[in-house]
Amino acid sequence: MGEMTKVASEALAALRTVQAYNANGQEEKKFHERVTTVLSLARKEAVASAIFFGSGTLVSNGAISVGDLTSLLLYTVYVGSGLQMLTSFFSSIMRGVGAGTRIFELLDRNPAIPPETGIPVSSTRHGQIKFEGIHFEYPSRRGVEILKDFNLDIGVGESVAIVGKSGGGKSSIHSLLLRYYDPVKGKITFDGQDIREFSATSWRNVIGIVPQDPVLFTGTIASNIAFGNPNATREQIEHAAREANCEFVWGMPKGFDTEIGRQSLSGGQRQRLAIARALLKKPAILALDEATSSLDATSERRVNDAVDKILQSRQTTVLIVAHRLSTIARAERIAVLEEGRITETGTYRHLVNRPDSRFRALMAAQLSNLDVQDARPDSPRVETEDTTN
Ligand SMILES: Nc1ncnc2c1ncn2[C@@H]1O[C@H](COP(=O)(O)OP(=O)(O)OP(=O)(O)O)[C@@H](O)[C@H]1O
Repeated sequence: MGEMTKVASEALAALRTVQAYNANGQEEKKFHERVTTVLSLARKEAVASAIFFGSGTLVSNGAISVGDLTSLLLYTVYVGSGLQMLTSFFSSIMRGVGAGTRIFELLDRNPAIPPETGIPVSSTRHGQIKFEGIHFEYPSRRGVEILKDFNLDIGVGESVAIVGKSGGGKSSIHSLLLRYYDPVKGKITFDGQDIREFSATSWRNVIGIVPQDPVLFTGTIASNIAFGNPNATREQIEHAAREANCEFVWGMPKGFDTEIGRQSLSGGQRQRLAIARALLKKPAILALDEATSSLDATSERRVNDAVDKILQSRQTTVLIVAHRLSTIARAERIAVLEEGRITETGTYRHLVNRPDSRFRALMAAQLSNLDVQDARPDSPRVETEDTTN
């Protein structure tokens, strides 16, 4: 029961990751296996109790004797405890029915964005991404506009870092790109086509995500990297891990077969594992949400180097939600998000050297520790900067 609940709660808690990797089938299979185990155990228990309590009838024939009387008394106790079990069994059923009702309600809900409706898009297709006049508010918070006339173009293989105040709507841009939500007004196009025309499942296959706080599932490191990609070979998994600077895996006693839980790696290691997971998909687009919590300097450098490799290859279009100057400086272009729209774009050098830039105002805390003239993407002093928000 514990195992079964664990699988269910992990999959539900990490629903976005499961959706992004189109791994619903994989999780259903895991859950089904656990349910089958519980069912077969319960059946064994029922058969064992039936034999135990039912065998008494075989010896209860003949005249009444002291022995029979003892038996009768014993049976009375058995029947009594049997009835008692029945009542607890009944209350278990009622508890199950109550919990089941809520689960069935959840299962009966129709997704606002049907996963399979629309035309399939090839996961190898490349193209420009365009956010055009996007207005967005969350369905649960109508009337609060998060994005107001948001426009942004990202070229094939380009890397853009979105910077802005905490709560300004940066992660919401990723949510829209992944079609967890649709904009209220405006559209997002990929290669000239509105992404709403694509089936959400095939569209999400085009995108690799590295969320702010990556989710791990109980299982081996290899199975975590291969999440949503169950047919990946060990060689492909190791290649992705190498690309993502996951060298720590080789240092573990059981390497890729090491069993891990949800929180058993450090923040930086989790991020790199999530990068490996995303890279294994060989996505045309990478949506990277940088962790707000600070990593230790070494870990941060390893994460940044992994990101760098992806940016340098220019094979992947990268949209980074960035907080750290060290990451921001690596992107080809920076877009400043304020009041729900882009107020400024440019290269790091361009924005940092303009004394009145919005970027400078926004990053003042981090920039004050830096000699602006020395602010090169590869400057070691940039590497160890902290977060602003
Ligand atoms: N699922 C949701 N439902 C309702 N409101 C939400 C939801 N997710 C985020 N918000 C709200 O939308 C606003 C923008 O959030 P978002 O996470 O996009 O900001 P952010 O710029 O990425 O912040 P941070 O830098 O702290 O990660 C916030 O006010 C937040 O409270």
